[in-house]
Amino acid sequence: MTQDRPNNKAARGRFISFEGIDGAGKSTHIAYVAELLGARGKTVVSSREPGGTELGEKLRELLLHQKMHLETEALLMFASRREHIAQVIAPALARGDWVISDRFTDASFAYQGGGRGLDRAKMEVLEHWVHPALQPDLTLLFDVPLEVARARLDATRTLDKFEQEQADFFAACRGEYLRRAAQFPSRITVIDSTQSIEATRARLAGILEHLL
Ligand SMILES: Nc1ncnc2c1ncn2[C@@H]1O[C@H](COP(=O)(O)OP(=O)(O)O)[C@@H](O)[C@H]1O
Ligand SMILES: Cc1cn([C@H]2C[C@H](O)[C@@H](COP(=O)(O)OP(=O)(O)O)O2)c(=O)[nH]c1=O
Repeated sequence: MTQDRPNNKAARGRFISFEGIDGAGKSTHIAYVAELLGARGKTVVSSREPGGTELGEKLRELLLHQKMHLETEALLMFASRREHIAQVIAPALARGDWVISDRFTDASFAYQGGGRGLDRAKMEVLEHWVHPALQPDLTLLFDVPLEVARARLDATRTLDKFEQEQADFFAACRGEYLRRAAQFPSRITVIDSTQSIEATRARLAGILEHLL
C-alpha cells in the first residue's frame, strides 16, 4: 500500500475533453497531450465522441453521414456518450487512468444546440440523465475565427456531414462554445488556436502542469 493509494484503491484519474469547431486544431494536439501525460507517468486512455466503443463507432458512422431529425441526432450523440461513459470513461477513471476525449457534451451544446438550434433545456435534460455526476476535470477549447478553421479544413480532407455546413452554422457553434466557456470558467480553458503549433504546445504544457 502506498500513501496516495489508500486501501489499494487507485486515486481517481482525470478526465480531459478537447473541443472546438471543425478545423480548429484539436486533433493535432491530442497526441501531444497524451505523450506529455505519458512522460509524467500517467496511463492515458485516448478516445473520441461520437464513438469510443464498438457501438459508438457504428453510431458515429450514421451521425456523420446520414441525414436525420435534429432530435434523433441529439439523442444518438447522447446514446453514444452513455455507452462511452459506461464502457470506457468510468472504468478508466476508477482505475486511476487519465482519459482524454476528442469531444464530449459541450459539443452537443455547440452543434445540436448552437449550430442547429435545439432547445438548450432539452440538452440539459439529456446531460442530467446521461451523466448527472460526471464532468471533465478540464476542457480545452481550441478557438479560431471561422475563416481560419475553414482554410485548414479545405486544405486537408474530404468533408463529412457537419464539416459541409455553412459559415453561419459554425459561427453559432463557436458562439455557444464561448458562451459555455464564460459560464464554466474553472472547467473550460480557451486556447487561442491561431497561434503556431509550437506556441500552442507550450501553452498546453503550462495548463496541464496545474493538473499534474
Ligand atoms: N496551430 C496551427 N497552425 C497551423 N495549422 C494547424 C494548426 N493546428 C492545426 N493545424 C492544421 O489544421 C488542420 C486541421 O487540424 P485538426 O487538428 O485536424 O482540426 P480539428 O481536429 O480541430 O478538426 C490540420 O491539417 C492541421 O495540421
Ligand atoms: C460529440 C459530438 C460531435 N458532434 C460533431 C462535431 C464534428 O463535426 C463531428 C465529429 O467530430 P470530430 O471527431 O471532431 O471530427 P473529425 O474526426 O472529422 O475531426 O461530430 C456533434 O455534432 N455533437 C456532439 O455531441
